[in-house]
Amino acid sequence: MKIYEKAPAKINLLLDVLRKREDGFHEVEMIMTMVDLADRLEMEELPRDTIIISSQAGYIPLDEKNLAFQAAKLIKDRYDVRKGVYIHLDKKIPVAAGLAGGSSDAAAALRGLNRLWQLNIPEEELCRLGAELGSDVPFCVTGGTALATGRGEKLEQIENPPGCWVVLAKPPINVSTADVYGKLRANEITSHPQAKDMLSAIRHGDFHAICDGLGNVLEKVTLELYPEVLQLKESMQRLGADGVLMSGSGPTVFGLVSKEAKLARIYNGLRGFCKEVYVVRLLT
Ligand SMILES: C[C@](O)(CO)[C@H](O)COP(=O)(O)OP(=O)(O)OC[C@H]1O[C@@H](n2ccc(N)nc2=O)[C@H](O)[C@@H]1O
Ligand SMILES: Nc1ncnc2c1ncn2[C@@H]1O[C@H](COP(=O)(O)OP(=O)(O)OP(=O)(O)O)[C@@H](O)[C@H]1O
Repeated sequence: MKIYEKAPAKINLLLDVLRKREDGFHEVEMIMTMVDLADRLEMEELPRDTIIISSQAGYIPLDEKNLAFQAAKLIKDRYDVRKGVYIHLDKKIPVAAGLAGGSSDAAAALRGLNRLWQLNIPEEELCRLGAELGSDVPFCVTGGTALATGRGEKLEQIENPPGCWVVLAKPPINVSTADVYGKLRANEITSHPQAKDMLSAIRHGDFHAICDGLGNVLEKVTLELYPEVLQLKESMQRLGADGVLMSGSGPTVFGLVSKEAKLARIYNGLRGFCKEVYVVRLLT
C-alpha cells in the first residue's frame, strides 16, 4: 500500500523572544500559519526492517540526518514496529529558508506512518514525538494557525487569518537557525511585537491590522548579517505588498497582499534580482 501526505511550509506572522533558557533554547511567543507551498511525501511499506529515503532534490541529506528519516526511526522504535518504509520526498519548499521544510516533512512522516501502520496514535502524542525532533515539528503536525510558546512546542490553536496572497522571496543564502539564536542578545531586545494585538487582529479578521502587527525579533540578527535580506524587505514594501516580514530565522521574506491585481508588479519586480520567488495563498 502507498500513502501520500502533504507537508506545507509555515510562516511566522509574529516571533518574539522572551528570554534565553538554562537549556540553551529561547522562550518564544510565535503566531504561525501555513501556506500552500508544500512538499509531498509518498510512503510505502517495505517487508524488510529498514528506512529508505529518496528525493528529486539533490541538496538534502538522504540518510539519518534527514528529518523524515528521524521521524520514521522514532515512531518505529517507540511503537516497536518491525516493518520498514520507503519514503520519497518531492521537495518544493526551499531548504534552510525559515519555512520549516524539514520540520514539515518530519511531521508529515509522523502523520503518514501513523496511518500506514494503523497505530492510532492521538495527535497530541504525535506532537510530543515531534517535539523530540525539533521545536517547529509539533506545529507542523497540527497545521492551521497557532500561538506557540515554550520553545515553540506548546500550541494553542486559533482561527485562521482571512485569506490573502503571500509572496515568498528567498535570497541565495542559507541561514542556520542555531547561529541566529546564538547571536541574539535576548536581554537587549528593546521593541517586542505584541502577540495580543495580532491575536485580536486575527480574531476580528482585520487584514490591515494583521499587516500592521507583523514582527520578528530575529530580523535584527539576520538583517545585520545579511543586508540583502533588508534590501529584499524594502523592495517588497516599495512594490506594494501590504505587510512584509522575514519568516523564522530567515532568509525568506514574505509579503501579504490582499489584491490580486498587485501581484504581477511585485513578482516581476522581485524576479529582477531574486531567482526564488513564489506566489501562494494562506492555507485557510
Ligand atoms: C526560527 C523558528 O523556525 C521559528 O518558527 C523556530 O524557532 C526554530 O525551530 P527549529 O528549526 O525546529 O529549531 P530546533 O531544530 O528545535 O533548534 C535549532 C536550534 O535553534 C535554537 N533554538 C531553537 C528554538 C528555540 N525556541 N530556541 C533556540 O534557541 C537552538 O540553538 C537549537 O539548537
Ligand atoms: N527533509 C528535509 N528537508 C529539508 N532539509 C532537511 C531535511 N532533513 C534534514 N534537513 C536539513 O535541515 C536543515 C534545515 O533545513 P530546513 O529546510 O528544515 O530549514 P528551515 O526552513 O530554516 O527550518 P526552520 O524554519 O524550522 O528553522 C538543512 O541543513 C537540511 O540539510
